[in-house]
Amino acid sequence: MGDEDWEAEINPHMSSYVPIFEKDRYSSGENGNNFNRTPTSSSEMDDGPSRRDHFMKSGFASGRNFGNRNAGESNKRDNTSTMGGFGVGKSFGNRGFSNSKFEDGDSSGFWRESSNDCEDNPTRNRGFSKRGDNDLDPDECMQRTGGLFGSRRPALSGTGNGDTSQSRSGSGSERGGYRGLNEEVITGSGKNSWKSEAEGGESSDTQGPKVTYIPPPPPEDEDSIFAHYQTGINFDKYDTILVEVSGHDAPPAILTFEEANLCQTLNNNIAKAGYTKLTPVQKYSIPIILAGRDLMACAQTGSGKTAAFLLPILAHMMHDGITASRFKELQEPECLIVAPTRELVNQIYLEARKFSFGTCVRAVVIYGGTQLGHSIRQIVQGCNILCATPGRLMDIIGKEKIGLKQIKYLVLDEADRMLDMGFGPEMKKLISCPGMPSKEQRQTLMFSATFPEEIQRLAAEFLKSNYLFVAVGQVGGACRDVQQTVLQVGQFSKREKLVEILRNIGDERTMVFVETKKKADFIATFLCQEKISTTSIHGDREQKEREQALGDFRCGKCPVLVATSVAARGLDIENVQHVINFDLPSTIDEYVHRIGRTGRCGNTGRAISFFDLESDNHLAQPLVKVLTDAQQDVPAWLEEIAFSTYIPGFSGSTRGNVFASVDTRKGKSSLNTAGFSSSQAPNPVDDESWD
Ligand SMILES: Nc1ncnc2c1ncn2[C@@H]1O[C@H](COP(=O)(O)OP(=O)(O)OP(=O)(O)O)[C@@H](O)[C@H]1O
Repeated sequence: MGDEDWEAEINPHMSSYVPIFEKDRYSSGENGNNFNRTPTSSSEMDDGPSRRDHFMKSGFASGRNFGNRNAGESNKRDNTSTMGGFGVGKSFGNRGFSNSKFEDGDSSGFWRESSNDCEDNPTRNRGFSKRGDNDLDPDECMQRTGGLFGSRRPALSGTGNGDTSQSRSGSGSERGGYRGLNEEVITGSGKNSWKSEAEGGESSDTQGPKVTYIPPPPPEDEDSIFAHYQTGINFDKYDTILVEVSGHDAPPAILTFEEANLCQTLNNNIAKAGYTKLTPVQKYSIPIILAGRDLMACAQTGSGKTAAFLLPILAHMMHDGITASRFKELQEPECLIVAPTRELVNQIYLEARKFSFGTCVRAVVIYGGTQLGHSIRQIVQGCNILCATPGRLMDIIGKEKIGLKQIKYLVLDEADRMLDMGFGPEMKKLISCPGMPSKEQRQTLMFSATFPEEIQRLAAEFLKSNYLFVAVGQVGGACRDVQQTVLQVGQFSKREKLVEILRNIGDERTMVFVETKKKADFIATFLCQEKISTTSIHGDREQKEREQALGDFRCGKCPVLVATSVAARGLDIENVQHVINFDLPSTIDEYVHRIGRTGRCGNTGRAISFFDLESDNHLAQPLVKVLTDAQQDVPAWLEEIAFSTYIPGFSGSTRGNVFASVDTRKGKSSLNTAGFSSSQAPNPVDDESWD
C-alpha cells in the first residue's frame, strides 16, 4: 500500500489528532476542508469512529514474543508517559509531544503541510527506493526540483514549553529542517559546478531564513569523552564469524591491540574507551589500513567499524608526526570522513575526539542545519580530521575554508549510501575537486554493513585497483544478535498492534521506524495521545529538535523514538532493546541497517516488523534470505509469499535488495538475496524520475 492509501486510511482519524496549532494556522472553514482533505468517502467517514471504538474496546492482547511480561508491567508506560515526553504547551517538539488531544474537525492543515513532504526528496531517495516520500537528510537534500522553501512542511515542533510559533512560522532562524541555498550542493554545469551555488552564503536574504543554530559543544571532561557502554554477552561470539579477505597480498590479521603496535597515547585511549579485545572487522581492517592499502569493508551492524578505520588512521598520523593544528583561514586536513546524516557524522566526530585525546590531532565536525559561520569557526581553529556531511562539506570547500591538497585518508562511512544515486554525484564531485589527491595518492576506505554489487562496482572509481575487500560474515547480512520477528499486520491494524507491543515492552528503549516524515509526526503524536512517552526524528525537524529528540531518547526521558530512515544507519545508542518496523522499508539493505540499531556490540536486541500483504510482498524473498542467514525463524506464510512471488530471472520488486555474497571482482557468479544472479537484476533507476 502506498502513501496515498495510508493517507486515506488515517484521514478519518485526523479529526481527533490534528494539533491545535495546525488548526489555528490552516483552518478557514468550519469543515476544515479548505485543502480538500476532509474525508469524502462514506467508508472513510465511517471508519474513524468505529475503528477507534474498536481500538479502545479491544484492550491489549498479550504481546507475541514478549511473553515474560505480566499485565502489570504491560501498563508501565501509562504511568510514566508524562515524564518528559509531554510539554505543557500545545505542541510536541524538542522534549516530546503535547498531551493535548488534537481538535476535532480539521485535518486540513496537517495534511496540506504533509503532502509536500516529498518535494525535496526525488534526487536523494536512496537511489533505489520505490516509495516517494522517504526521508533523507535534508542537510544533504539537493533542491533541484525548484521550490526552495515552499516545499518544506514546518515541523511539528517546539521547545516543549508551548513555544511552537517560531518553528512553524517559516521565518524562524533555526530551520535546520531545510536548507538555504548556502547549504546546498547543486550540480549545475560549467566551471565551479562542484561549488555551492550560494556564493552569497547565509547572508543572502533571497535564500530563505538564516540557519543560526549552534549546537552545544560536547562535554569536555575526560569521563564524558570516554563514556561507553558495556559489550554484551555475545561479544565473544564475534570470533566465530567467518571472515573473507579478497584482493592480492593482504596483510595478515592481528589478534590483539598490542599487535597493532600503536603508540602509547592511542593505547591509553583504547583502554579508557573500554576496548580490550578486537572485533573481527578491526582484526582485519587495522593491519590493512596500517599497510597503506585501500579497503572496502563490510561487517555487521554494531561491530566496531568506526574504530576499525579511526585507529589506524590516527596511528598513521601520529607516526607521520602530524603538525599541531593552528589557526589558519584555509585549513588543509589530512583526513576526511564523510557520512550521510548529521547525527552520524557527529557520532563519528565524538569517536575521533575520543581516540585522539591527548594528541595534537584535532578533529572537527561540520554538518547542515547549523550556522555556517559556526562550522567555519570550528575549522579555522585547526583541522586534521574533518567529519562532514556532503552538503556542508561542499559548501565549505566552495568558500575556500578547506583545502584538499593534504588529504591522505578519505573515508566513506555507510559507503553504499554515499555512492548510491542520492549522494554518488556529490562524492564524484568531491574527488574531482581542485586539489583533491588522485586515488593513487590518497588512501580510500569504505565501510558499511551492506554493499550491493552495483555499488561495489561504482566504488572502483574511488579506489585503487588493488584494494582489499573484507567481508565479515555474509555481506549485507543482519546481525545475529537481533531476534527478528515478522508479523503480518495490515495498515488498518498497525497502530493498534504498535500500542499493544509498546505496552508490553514497558520502558525499554524502542525505535519505531516509519516510511515517511509526515507519518513519523503522526505516529509520534498518536503514541503521545496514548500516553506513551515518545519523541521523533526526521528530516523535516529542525536540527535543534533532532538533537533534542535524540538526547531525550538516549537518556531515557522518551523511551520511544519514532524515526524515518534518517536514523536507520550508524547511530549507536546504548540500550536500544527493540526496533519496530511499523512500515517495512523499501529495500532489504535498509531493513538490515534499521534493525541494527539494536543488538550492538554483542548485546542482544529484538526487531519486530509489520508485514503488510498489500505493500510488502516484494520484500518477502530477501527477507526470508536475511532471516535464514541470521538463523531466525521464518514464518510459513512469509515463505509462501516468497515462493509465490518468485520470478526466475527477474527481481522487479527487489530493487535495491541485491547484495553480494562476495567481492564483486570475483565475477558474477555470486547470488543475490533472492537467489538469482544479480546481473539479472533490473536497472535500479527504472521507475525513478531523477532529474
Ligand atoms: N573492540 C571493541 N571493544 C569494545 N567495544 C567496542 C569495540 N569496538 C567497537 N566498540 C563499541 O561498539 C559500538 C558499535 O561500534 P560502531 O558504532 O563502530 O559499529 P558499526 O559497525 O559502525 O555499526 P553500524 O553498521 O551500525 O554503523 C560502539 O559503542 C563502540 O564504541
